[in-house]
Amino acid sequence: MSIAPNPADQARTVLVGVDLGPGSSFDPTLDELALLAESAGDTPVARLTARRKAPDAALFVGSGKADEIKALVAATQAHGVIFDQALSPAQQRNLERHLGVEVLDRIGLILEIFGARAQSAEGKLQVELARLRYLSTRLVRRWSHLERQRGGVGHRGGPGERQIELDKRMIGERIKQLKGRLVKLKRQRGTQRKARERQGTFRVSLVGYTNAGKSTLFNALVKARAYAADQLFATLDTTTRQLYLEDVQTSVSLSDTVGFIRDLPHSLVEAFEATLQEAVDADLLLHVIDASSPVLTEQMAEVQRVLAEIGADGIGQVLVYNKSDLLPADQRPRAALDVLELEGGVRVPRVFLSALTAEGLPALRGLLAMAAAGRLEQALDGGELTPNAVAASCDLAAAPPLCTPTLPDQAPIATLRTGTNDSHLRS
Ligand SMILES: Nc1nc2c(ncn2[C@@H]2O[C@H](COP(=O)(O)OP(=O)(O)OP(=O)(O)O)[C@@H](O)[C@H]2O)c(=O)[nH]1
Ligand SMILES: [Mg+2]
Repeated sequence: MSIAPNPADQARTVLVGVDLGPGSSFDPTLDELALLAESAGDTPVARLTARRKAPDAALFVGSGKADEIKALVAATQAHGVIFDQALSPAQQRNLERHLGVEVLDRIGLILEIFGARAQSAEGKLQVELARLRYLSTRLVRRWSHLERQRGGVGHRGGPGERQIELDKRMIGERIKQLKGRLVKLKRQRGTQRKARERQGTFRVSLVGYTNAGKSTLFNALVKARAYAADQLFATLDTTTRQLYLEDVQTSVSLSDTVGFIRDLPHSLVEAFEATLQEAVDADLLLHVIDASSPVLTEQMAEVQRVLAEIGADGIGQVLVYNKSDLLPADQRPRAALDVLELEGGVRVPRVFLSALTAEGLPALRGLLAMAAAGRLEQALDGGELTPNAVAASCDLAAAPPLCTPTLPDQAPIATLRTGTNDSHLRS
């Protein structure tokens, strides 16, 4: 699936990031913003970073910088400018006036991607709720941003768009309506989940930063064909399949779900409550990490933050270092499995694999079999999975910044055994 199937429709965009000093998140490379823009069907044509102590009330950047952006827009014949930081509605309007092209911020961009990707009825409702929440906190904005249909004349919006002013009360009413419908869907989902619970199925959820490879791993494990692509937020809806584990002759349910990203506003996370419920109700989380990412520590921290926000931080995790095939030979772990020992004696199993080449998958299946049989905790405590003393200052349960996992030099190969104890991993 592609949001902008016709390359001619693709908008040329200038990316702007502003370093607001310590405490604010700033990506000097703007790589993630570029990926987001590409995922929305845009073509980033230039990147520009600036530094300020505080955002300018009117233009976010200084007027000199704004002129610089304007010149860049003209030189690159860009159709729009995307800011990595959140803009106030006034800043956005002023910038649009000053630059003469459409201006979007990171959250607006994420909402566009969500809007284009949502497939299920529930997904669509959640996206609309997220958009309305975003709007209501930003006072009243143009209704066109909600109603916008892609594929019209020009890139975003165009003659087809309706210019209807909505006041906060109307947005509030629509939010109430959407919430009601979501509650109904949630109840249905809850009934399905309860049925699974009654069957005693062990529930495993894939969680992780967007683009970490969750869907690819899901497909590799259950031989499904969930949509996987080099795009951010390729997956928006939850898919659940049964995964049969020969070792223990039992099936576990495996769910693939939406990925996380830094600076996701609370309202957005909340809007996706129904989708994320699958993770909250899981017996075990497979935290999929892009081992090849230069910012994997920050990404892991972000995932832990969102998990805490949705109340899933008490669930046992397996850290799955995916895309191991992309690591240079000298950085590749020598074994597919080891144990990370955290402060306070908590042990977390780690699996190094490649969902693409299937390398390391048997180790993960072995771990899952162990977990489904209720023997994982015991194995961790009993030292059956040989711990590798790394990152002593790492506290998985704490708020970020947390783990600085170093890839082990000599990860011991653990012997995986399976048992029949049925105590669950959840503490
Ligand atoms: N080299 C390599 N690429 C991988 C691996 N696993 C996934 N990828 C690629 O990474 C990209 C993202 O994969 P997805 O499976 O869509 O990632 P995701 O975590 O489901 O992403 P979202 O649904 O967008 O959150 C795709 O281009 C995959 O082909 C791997 O083990 N090795
Ligand atoms: Mg996915």
